[in-house]
Amino acid sequence: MTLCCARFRRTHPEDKIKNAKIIFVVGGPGSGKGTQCEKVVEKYGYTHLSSGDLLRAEVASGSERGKQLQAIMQKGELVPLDTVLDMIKDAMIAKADVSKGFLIDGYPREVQQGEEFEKKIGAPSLLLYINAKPETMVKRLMKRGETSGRADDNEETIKKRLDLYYKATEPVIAFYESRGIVRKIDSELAVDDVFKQVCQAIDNLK
Ligand SMILES: Nc1ccn([C@@H]2O[C@H](COP(=O)(O)OP(=O)(O)OP(=O)(O)O)[C@@H](O)[C@H]2O)c(=O)n1
Ligand SMILES: Nc1nc2c(ncn2[C@@H]2O[C@H](COP(=O)(O)OP(=O)(O)O)[C@@H](O)[C@H]2O)c(=O)[nH]1
Ligand SMILES: [Mg+2]
Repeated sequence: MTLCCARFRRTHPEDKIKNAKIIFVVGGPGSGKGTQCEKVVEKYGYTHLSSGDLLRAEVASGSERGKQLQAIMQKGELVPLDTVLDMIKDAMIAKADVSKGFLIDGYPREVQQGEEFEKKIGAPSLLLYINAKPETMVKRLMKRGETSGRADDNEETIKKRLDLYYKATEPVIAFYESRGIVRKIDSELAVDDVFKQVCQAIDNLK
């Protein structure tokens, strides 16, 4: 009896993020997701979780898992769904007490990732679709590659990342469009003009 009651009373770490406000930030490589997320953090106090950054942190730790991830990322392929999702979930739980909401940057990369996220964590209230032309994205990434030190900011991997984006990630946008939560952001403009559109989308949430 006591055992049973104790079990009932136990709270799960997941409970902390059950009602969290979630914004998915989706767009091609180099479209400006990270740049816009930083500005949202500053203005709105949201927590920015870049799935790519979480993966790169694991690589930098030198762990066995990191080594496997590095090989996948260098080829511009997708890391297994469960790995990324667990990382995002843990990071959300760690910030749950202080966060006003979460910007999930670079995830979902494919429709199934979105479905799993919703099963394990919750539903997004907005999807920011950061849209730039492929030529623009390539140009920005080549420029970023001069200083980023990222193993995947090179011509060959950039091409693979773009291909995969159009094939696997764009269907994510169509999937959420049918729910009416997609706001398309023109990311061809100057950073501050892109941000104005982002602010409009977020302000309309409340
Ligand atoms: N949900 C995710 C996020 C990232 N990756 C892996 O990590 C790499 C880098 O991801 P990310 O940093 O999001 O790169 P980009 O999409 O290029 O965007 P950004 O320029 O914002 O870093 C991807 O190519 C992929 O191998 C992944 O598999 N699954
Ligand atoms: N001109 C212009 N450059 C941008 C804009 N947003 C990002 N960039 C540049 O494009 C590169 C990629 O941006 P980043 O935020 O890392 O994109 P992400 O790959 O989508 O996260 C960076 O070097 C930025 O300086 C923008 O709105 N306008
Ligand atoms: Mg980024």
